[in-house]
Amino acid sequence: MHPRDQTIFALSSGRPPSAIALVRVSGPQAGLALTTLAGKLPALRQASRRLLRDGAGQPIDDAVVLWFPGPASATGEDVAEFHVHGGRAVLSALLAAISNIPNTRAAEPGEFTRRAFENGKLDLTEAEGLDDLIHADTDRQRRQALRQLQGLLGDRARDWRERIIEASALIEAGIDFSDEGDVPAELRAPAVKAIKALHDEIAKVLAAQGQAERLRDGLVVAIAGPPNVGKSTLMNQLARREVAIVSPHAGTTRDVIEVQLDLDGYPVTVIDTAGIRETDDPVEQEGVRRARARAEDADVVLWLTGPEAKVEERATGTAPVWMVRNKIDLGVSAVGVDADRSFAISARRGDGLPELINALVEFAAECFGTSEGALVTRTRQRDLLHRASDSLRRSLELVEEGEELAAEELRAAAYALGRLLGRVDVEDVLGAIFQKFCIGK
Ligand SMILES: Nc1nc2c(ncn2[C@@H]2O[C@H](COP(=O)(O)OP(=O)(O)OP(=O)(O)O)[C@@H](O)[C@H]2O)c(=O)[nH]1
Ligand SMILES: [K+]
Ligand SMILES: [Mg+2]
Repeated sequence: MHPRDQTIFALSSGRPPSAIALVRVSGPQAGLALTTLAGKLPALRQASRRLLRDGAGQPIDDAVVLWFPGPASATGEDVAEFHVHGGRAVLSALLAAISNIPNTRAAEPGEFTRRAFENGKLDLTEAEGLDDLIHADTDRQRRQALRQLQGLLGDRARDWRERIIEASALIEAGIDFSDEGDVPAELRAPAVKAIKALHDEIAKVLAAQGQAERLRDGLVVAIAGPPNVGKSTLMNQLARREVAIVSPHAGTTRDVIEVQLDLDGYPVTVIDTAGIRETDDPVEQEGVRRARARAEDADVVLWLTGPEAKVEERATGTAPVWMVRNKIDLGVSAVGVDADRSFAISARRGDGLPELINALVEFAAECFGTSEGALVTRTRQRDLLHRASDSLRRSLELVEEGEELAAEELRAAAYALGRLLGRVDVEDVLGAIFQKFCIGK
């Protein structure tokens, strides 16, 4: 039997133990799973309370079960849901009882969603939105993922694809006429107009994209500087917990330490690094190498110094560098913002931290922009839209030279959008996308 025809099951809720756990079963044997364990099928799409029993008639748990026959189900197949108490022993007894039913097996990661996709329940952009929604950590990420899941990009792409096919029909009609030596401009003109409009619409969506992709990935803030200036102390303050070891000994931090923060809805990764200095200790040298590498990749570097520092050595790389003088509690320096993107703080006492955090929130807002309107959230989506838009532009250039060439480019544009939606030639992307999903999704 093909794996696709097997019935799959998985724990779809979080890790046990939990108050309630949800086990889903999808495929032709889902109904049999219900009748075997719960006695008989419950009413359609209605929660019913049942005592579940294994094959030997031994009780498993007092459960709530649901029955969604396909195609009106999440996957498009027959689906059974078992809501049980989320204990490890309950779950292993339940999963064992389901796996004893012939032609059932544990689901692969993302396999429920993949079946939903294959049954036309969602397109690939929506599946990507679903994955993002499950992994969203902040409110802004959640809202963006939800828009993707609701098919905002998918709907646009479907509309574009249909209009490209219409325009290409006009052009192809021109090809047939041209055999008779008479290329009707009245066919070509509306096609050219339609292609121009399509090209402009896609360009507009692409222009708003970069920020949404970043919102998905988050902003990286690197804390760097010489040893012992208080980098780890600042890290702990921003994280509001003791993530990094602080000590008066220079060279305390060796590895790069990361924390994920939610700064006013923006996802931010703060990294604490080894103090940068010349050293003979090979372990510390490696720490310094990693510190420099991470600072170069960051979106912004907080270059920490002692209270009396001169602005001399600092991180290299393309990221903006903010100068942060620390330990002002030791000196007479004023608190707060010195000059533009230059701060004076006491990481130990907390002076000047609100100003620094506000500046980071503003910076994040600038980086992410108003990504509320952005539809493109992944490189895959952006690349395919670029391909479609390039082909449209080339078809406009070629239409005067010959309809065949223009029609070929239109086909390429429609093909790129088909890939975006997951309608054509997608085995390679499908594997890559769905295997990143959680099991049970
Ligand atoms: N007075 C004062 N001391 C501070 C402040 N911030 C950090 N310190 C102290 O400075 C010392 C070094 O702090 P760390 O946070 O370990 O410094 P670091 O830059 O991470 O050091 P390395 O990881 O070794 O490079 C510790 O004794 C801290 O308590 C501050 O704002 N004021
Ligand atoms: K230290
Ligand atoms: Mg440190």
